[in-house]
Amino acid sequence: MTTERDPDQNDFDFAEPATDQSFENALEKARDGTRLSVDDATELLATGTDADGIDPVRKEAVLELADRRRAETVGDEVTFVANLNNNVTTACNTGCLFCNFKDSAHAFEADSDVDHAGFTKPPAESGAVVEDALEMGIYEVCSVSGLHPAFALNAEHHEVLEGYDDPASEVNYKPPEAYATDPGTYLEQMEAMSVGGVHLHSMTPEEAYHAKRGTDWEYESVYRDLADAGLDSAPGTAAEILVDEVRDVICPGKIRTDDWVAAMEGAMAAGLDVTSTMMYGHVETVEHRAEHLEVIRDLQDRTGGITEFVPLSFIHRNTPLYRQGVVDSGPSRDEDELVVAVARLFLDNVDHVQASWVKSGDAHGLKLLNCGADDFMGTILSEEITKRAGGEYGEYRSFDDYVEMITAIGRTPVERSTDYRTRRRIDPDDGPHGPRLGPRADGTPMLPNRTAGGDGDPASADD
Ligand SMILES: C[S@@+](CC[C@H](N)C(=O)[O-])C[C@H]1O[C@@H](n2cnc3c(N)ncnc32)[C@H](O)[C@@H]1O
Ligand SMILES: Nc1c(NC[C@H](O)[C@H](O)[C@H](O)CO)[nH]c(=O)[nH]c1=O
Ligand SMILES: N[C@@H](Cc1ccc(O)cc1)C(=O)O
Ligand code: SF4
Repeated sequence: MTTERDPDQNDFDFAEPATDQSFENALEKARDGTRLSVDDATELLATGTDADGIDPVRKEAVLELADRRRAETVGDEVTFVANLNNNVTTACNTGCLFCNFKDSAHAFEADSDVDHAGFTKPPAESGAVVEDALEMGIYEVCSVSGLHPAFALNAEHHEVLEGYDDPASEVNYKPPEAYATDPGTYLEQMEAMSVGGVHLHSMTPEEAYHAKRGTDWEYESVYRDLADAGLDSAPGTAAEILVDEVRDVICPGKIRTDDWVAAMEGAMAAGLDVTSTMMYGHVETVEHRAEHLEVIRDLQDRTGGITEFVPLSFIHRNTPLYRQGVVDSGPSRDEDELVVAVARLFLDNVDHVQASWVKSGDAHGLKLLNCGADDFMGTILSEEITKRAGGEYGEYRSFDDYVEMITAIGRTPVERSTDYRTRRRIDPDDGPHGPRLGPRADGTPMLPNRTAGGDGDPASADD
């Protein structure tokens, strides 16, 4: 990873971060537990906008306060979930410049001879993937996908979309017959994946938009239909940076900030929990990060339905943003640490902040647990988004890996449900360890002979 990037600088027409606040005052407010303003968060994220680069002494002061706040709010437990990622399709024409997960949907057409490394799983195949994982003891499936042009919510939605004069250009729609593999409808995918008592975590705001495109349906009613088909909670990705001038650069084809908020409110109005994310470390300034955090905090003030905040460190290597020379790197480790810490201090209404071994690796992921984070993601079994972007930390962590890592930093390993309401403290001495909260989980280790894919020995430091 790199440390040369200066978050105080930018090459775009964005205003240079500057505030009426001082770093010291912002730190004092964080120490008192006074609610922080966007200016305060900007100062803390930049370790002062008065000087270039990150000041190591000031950074340590912010991390220490955040770690203390974490201990006071959620204690010493480090949670994780026994889950599986099932991406349904990589076909997507949205064209986000930070993403190398997607493949152009044209390549998936029945008469195309374009080679591609992507996939589409019909509902039966998605269901089979979940069934297999249930046998291993998992209890959550996290499913996020490309916006396949043949996807529609249900048969009625197909009819509406077919009714347009030029569906491909007007509503990003082509009928399933045009493709080599039919992805089915969103409702069919939900029904297929919601089996055996698993918790289905799916349908990001961008996917919900796709599931209602070309109609005047409300997000709430779409999420209600999805929930009736088996959806339990929604991932708050597609957030990226919730400031439109940044979205105009990195994802001009995506919904705007207002629409993202409307989708999340719709999901919560339909009775679903949601998570929240921020993908940072590309073109945005520290001020944009602070503004993003305010969007999340305001939303949580109104709803209370956000279970966790998931900082997503931008993985740059294979992405258009890097290949086209728009950015030189992703965020530095210092920036990762400050984002976690300031999220903990600023989001006084969101209980849980996640550290990601997928994005940061084991060693730095553990460090982030000492900067304000209290959740360490999940077993996930397979991972495509970060891997395709050039991530190098593998796709799976076992319960034994988790127990070893979390006890190594003196914290308590806890298996949790997706909504954090059910928790099981794990006795480190009572190994080997496996999930017990799943409908078919009896404590048997999930994949006893497998080490973390691509990361070598999971117990060894990776940097
Ligand atoms: C790949 S999309 C899939 C779901 C859906 N297409 C959407 O955009 O919501 C899920 C999320 O992955 C994250 N992501 C994509 N590429 C990434 C990268 N190179 N580094 C870090 N996160 C990335 C983004 O936050 C994005 O919203
Ligand atoms: N699945 C990925 C996650 N996070 C999943 C978490 O386990 C999440 O907390 C859960 O799904 C809901 O509680 N994070 C990543 O960076 N990459 C993933 O693939
Ligand atoms: N972890 C996010 C979802 C997510 C999925 C895939 C990713 O690459 C990143 C994040 C959530 O639980 O809401
Ligand atoms: S982030 Fe999502 S919407 Fe954007 S290109 Fe990737 S898969 Fe498509």
